[in-house]
Amino acid sequence: MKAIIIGAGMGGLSAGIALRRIGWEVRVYEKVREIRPVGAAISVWSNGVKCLNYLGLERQVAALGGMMEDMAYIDGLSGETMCQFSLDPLVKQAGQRPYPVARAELQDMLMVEFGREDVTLGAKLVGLEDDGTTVTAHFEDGSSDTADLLIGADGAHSVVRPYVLGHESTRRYAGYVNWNGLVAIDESIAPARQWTTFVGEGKRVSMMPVAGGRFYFFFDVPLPEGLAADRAATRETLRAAFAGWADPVQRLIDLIEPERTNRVEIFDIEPFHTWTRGRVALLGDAAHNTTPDIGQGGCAAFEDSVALAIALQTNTLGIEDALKRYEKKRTTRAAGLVLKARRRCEVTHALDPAATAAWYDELRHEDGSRIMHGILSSIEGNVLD
Ligand SMILES: Cc1cc2nc3c(=O)[nH]c(=O)nc-3n(C[C@H](O)[C@H](O)[C@H](O)COP(=O)(O)OP(=O)(O)OC[C@H]3O[C@@H](n4cnc5c(N)ncnc54)[C@H](O)[C@@H]3O)c2cc1C
Ligand SMILES: NC(=O)C1=CN([C@@H]2O[C@H](COP(=O)(O)OP(=O)(O)OC[C@H]3O[C@@H](n4cnc5c(N)ncnc54)[C@H](O)[C@@H]3O)[C@@H](O)[C@H]2O)C=CC1
Ligand SMILES: O=c1[nH]c(=O)c2[nH]c(=O)[nH]c2[nH]1
Repeated sequence: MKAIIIGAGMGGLSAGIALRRIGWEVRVYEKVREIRPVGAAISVWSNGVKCLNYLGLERQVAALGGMMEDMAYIDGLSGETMCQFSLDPLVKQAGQRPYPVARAELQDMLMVEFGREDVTLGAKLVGLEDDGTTVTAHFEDGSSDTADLLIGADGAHSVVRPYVLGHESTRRYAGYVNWNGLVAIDESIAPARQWTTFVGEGKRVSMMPVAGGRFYFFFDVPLPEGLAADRAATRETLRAAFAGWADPVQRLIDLIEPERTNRVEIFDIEPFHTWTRGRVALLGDAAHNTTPDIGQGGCAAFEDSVALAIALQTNTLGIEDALKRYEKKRTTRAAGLVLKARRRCEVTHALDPAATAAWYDELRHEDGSRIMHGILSSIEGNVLD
């Protein structure tokens, strides 16, 4: 059996690895000529790590992962600690440590495991047809390829999605801008083994450790969509947004490298439950585009890959049938994560200022159990529980 996968992001490559492991021939097509991940790092929560372990990457992901032992919220303006606690109970309950990892390193790990020689770069999908027995992908340069199955892992702006759904989807602006990057750990800003988040005014400054003595940092600021952005002025923009905030936040702004700091407007897509059509299936952000507010978008892509391989391996009534079973297994779970992230986004970013003030108050009375329960409620229900 042969599969064509469109997109060499974390969804497409993990799906490629998963299908290879069940004996499929796989070819990945990627539109860009050089892969440069958007964003500096991601947190791979326990459910995502379990999927990578299942794909044979246990040692590799552990080597890339930061040691995130504790978690703390700090009042961004006063610098006062609102809550601080060990994440050990979460690790014990989940059965696996979570790993914040640098994106370029995660991408490279997946590419090496899948095999660069089986990825065609500079191949943009422009059309496809399914004749009921095979599916053919057509690329912008006039080339084509035919297989038993095609997976659209082509991200938030998927071209496979309208084929599967029968209509275009609208991306919904979530109301905030996220700046992110990597800096060397500086313990005068935050402890090396802690996920530290400064909150106030509906804004957020957060740092998580990744391997190599670095923090993944992100700044969230509620802003209108479509503002002009000047990368060279990133530091000044952040200084203005966080004027009056505590010293560690100012020191972090001093440390960032504007040329290597990403600025991302955050969107999601209303969940939908049709992920397959005939021999074509969606996977990753093409199927469920979420805000990053619970750190689950990439983890859900890994879950999709494992679920898809299990469906294809264990069902013998044909590909269409196996894809429908994959769809049934995944859409409700993924929709729950998208909507949970949206709810957290609204509270974190002060869409309703009273709800955000109540959350800040809750954080001041938190012993960690409620937050860990909240994080675990996203981890649990995954394909490998
Ligand atoms: C600020 C931010 C922070 C995040 N933090 C986290 C986190 O902490 N934890 C987490 O789990 N997730 C996180 N996410 C989500 C995560 O980044 C995504 O869910 C993940 O990258 C999706 O992977 P994907 O492979 O589905 O899509 P993508 O990574 O977008 O890959 C799609 C690929 O398809 C290619 N492509 C597109 N169209 C075509 C075409 N026509 N032909 C050929 N190729 C094509 C693209 O070039 C791209 O390489 C975050 C997202 C953002 C924006
Ligand atoms: N959980 C659900 O499926 C639904 C919840 N609600 C309502 O939403 C409210 C909150 O729901 P809960 O699930 O109990 O709490 P929650 O999970 O949304 O939040 C509890 C605490 O955990 C923190 N938290 C949650 N996920 C996190 C993450 N990934 N990273 C960092 N911190 C995280 C939050 O900041 C908060 O302090 C409740 O009033 C509930 O009734 C409504 C519909 C469904
Ligand atoms: O940009 C992010 N925002 C979050 O709220 C979050 N949570 C998480 O685990 N990772 C990330 N990344």
